[in-house]
Amino acid sequence: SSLCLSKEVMLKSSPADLVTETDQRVEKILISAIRDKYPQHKFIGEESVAAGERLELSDSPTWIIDPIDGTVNFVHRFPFVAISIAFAVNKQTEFGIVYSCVEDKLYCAQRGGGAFLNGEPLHASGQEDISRCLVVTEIGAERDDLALSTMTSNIFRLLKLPVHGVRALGTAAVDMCQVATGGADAYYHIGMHCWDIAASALIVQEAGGVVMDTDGSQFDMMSRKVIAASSSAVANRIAQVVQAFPCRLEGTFSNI
Ligand SMILES: O=P([O-])([O-])O[C@@H]1[C@@H](O)[C@H](O)[C@@H](O)[C@H](O)[C@@H]1O
Ligand SMILES: [Mg+2]
Ligand SMILES: [Mg+2]
Repeated sequence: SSLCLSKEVMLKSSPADLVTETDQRVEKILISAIRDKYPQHKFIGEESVAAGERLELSDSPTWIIDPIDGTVNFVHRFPFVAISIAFAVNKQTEFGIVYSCVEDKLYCAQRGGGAFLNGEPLHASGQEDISRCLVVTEIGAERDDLALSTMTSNIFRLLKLPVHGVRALGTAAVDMCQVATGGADAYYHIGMHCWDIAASALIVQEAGGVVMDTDGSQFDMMSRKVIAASSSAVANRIAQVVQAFPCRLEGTFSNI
């Protein structure tokens, strides 16, 4: 459910977790168009889940959709907003698309087929030295003390390594795509959802990057914790430094 701030902007899980009629309308258009063509497929849409639909990643062909990634940016006209669409079968993403609307940049990847930006091949930087890395993360929508102190101390510890810098665009999907372009060397996030990063995780992997959980285990799009990096060395170094805070786990799994 969401609290109405105005006709256009409503609140979800916190005073910083916004949704607009545009988020909801874009998601309905996307799901309706895809469902017309593939009626047997399943959908995980950010705003459908917010409206009460079960969040269930099964083995069925599933479209994972964030209709506007960066809604706070959208509301403030901060020019980084994206649509993220991933397609998964047997819980494995087969292709992903992130369209950064204001920049008119289309990031895409198909498993085993490489990653592209507006048709040009993408390659991660391959950087292995953490002290030469530009790191991207997100502030997130959490506003409880534990989440905020953990998130800010993670940034503090990284800056003290040191790394060259820390950036946050306000859209997880576009943040993570910067690792695929080589414009950033790592991205990490605690608290994001599967729809934020399912597409961009594949884009990073197909660009030669590494994606894993912040605890160093295998990447799981439902775990709400992720590191995407230029190399295993950088990913593992970040896993040593960042700490997670408790996040309500995503929905349920089933092998339907
Ligand atoms: O809600 P939304 O704009 O689709 O997605 C947003 C993410 O892209 C961002 O990384 C995160 O910091 C925000 O809290 C929010 O989750
Ligand atoms: Mg999002
Ligand atoms: Mg969204």
